Amino acid sequence: MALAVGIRGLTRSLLRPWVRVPGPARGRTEPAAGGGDGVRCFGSPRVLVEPDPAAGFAVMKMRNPPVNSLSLEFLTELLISLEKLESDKAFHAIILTSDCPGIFSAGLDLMEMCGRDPTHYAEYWKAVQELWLRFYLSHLVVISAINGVNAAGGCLLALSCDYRVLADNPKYAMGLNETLLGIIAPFWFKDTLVNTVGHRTAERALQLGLLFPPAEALQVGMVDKVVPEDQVLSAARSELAQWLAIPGHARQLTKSLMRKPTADRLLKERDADIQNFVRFISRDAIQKALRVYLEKLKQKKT
Ligand SMILES: CC/C=C\CC/C=C/CC(=O)SCCNC(=O)CCNC(=O)[C@H](O)C(C)(C)COP(=O)(O)OP(=O)(O)OC[C@H]1O[C@@H](n2cnc3c(N)ncnc32)[C@H](O)[C@@H]1OP(=O)(O)O
Repeated sequence: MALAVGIRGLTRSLLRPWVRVPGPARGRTEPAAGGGDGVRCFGSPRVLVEPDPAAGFAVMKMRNPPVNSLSLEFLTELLISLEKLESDKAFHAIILTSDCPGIFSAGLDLMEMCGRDPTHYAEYWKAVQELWLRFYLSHLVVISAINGVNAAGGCLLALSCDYRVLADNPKYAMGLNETLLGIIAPFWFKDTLVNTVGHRTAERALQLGLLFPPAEALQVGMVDKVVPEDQVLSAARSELAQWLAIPGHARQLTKSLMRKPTADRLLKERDADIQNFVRFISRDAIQKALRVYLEKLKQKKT
């Protein structure tokens, strides 16, 4: 099985960085995230970046409709956007949000984990690992403005940020609900949750596959602030001011001090974790459970 799948190679083959943004933003100048004028949005088909270099941050909008499921292409585009912002000294922070109404992210794309071959599973899992590592350890301040329901891998992405603002809508539950699908959150999903909400809350949440509505998410510390839906972005921006006022090197080193041991656990066992995932997801019983879950999602419409 080819485990040495390079995300950078994948990146190069998938898309040219900074393709023109399709859809409403294409080719026109939009007001920048922080209100500055004349700054051009950039991005890729599934990720729209609204930069405000004068204010030192960019808003990264996920737009992989209908539910921002984290397909291989989408993961790759998120990584490219992050890399681009990280390598530009004008940017110190990102606000991560969704462009899909009512949905932050439905988590990992079930179609990537169903009915595919082991090489694909390995490639996909490596990209999932990469996304977590890069967001979790980013030297930028990353704040998520969670404006919709946020399950499993999507929740992991938000938990990897430095601060979370959630829109106050009872439908916008978030959590690591893997057990409801008959699958298991890997140790680094678990560690990220434990680091955020503590061991006891994580233990209960993971076993029961709990999705927390806003008031409960706030109460257990899964999010830092709950605000009216129309204020999610402005609240994230206001919060950012406090983070950007701290000397950058001191904040970055402190972030690394807090997070590196957790990331190192995966870095040390990365290939074994991929092999474990491939073995697990390839099992007939797991494939069947995923198909049943997908079928249920489709049936709820009829
Ligand atoms: C050893 C380690 C082993 C394994 C670890 C694997 C870890 C996995 C972590 C994950 O992230 S697994 C994914 C978990 N996600 C979910 O459980 C969320 C599932 N989705 C939903 O609950 C709902 O779709 C929603 C609440 C997010 C949105 O509801 P609604 O607005 O009513 O949309 P629909 O349900 O009608 O969905 C529209 C469309 O999208 C498809 N879809 C939904 N979620 C996914 C997904 N995660 N991956 C792929 N596709 C998804 C859904 O089937 C619909 O498709 P149609 O073809 O019927 O339009």
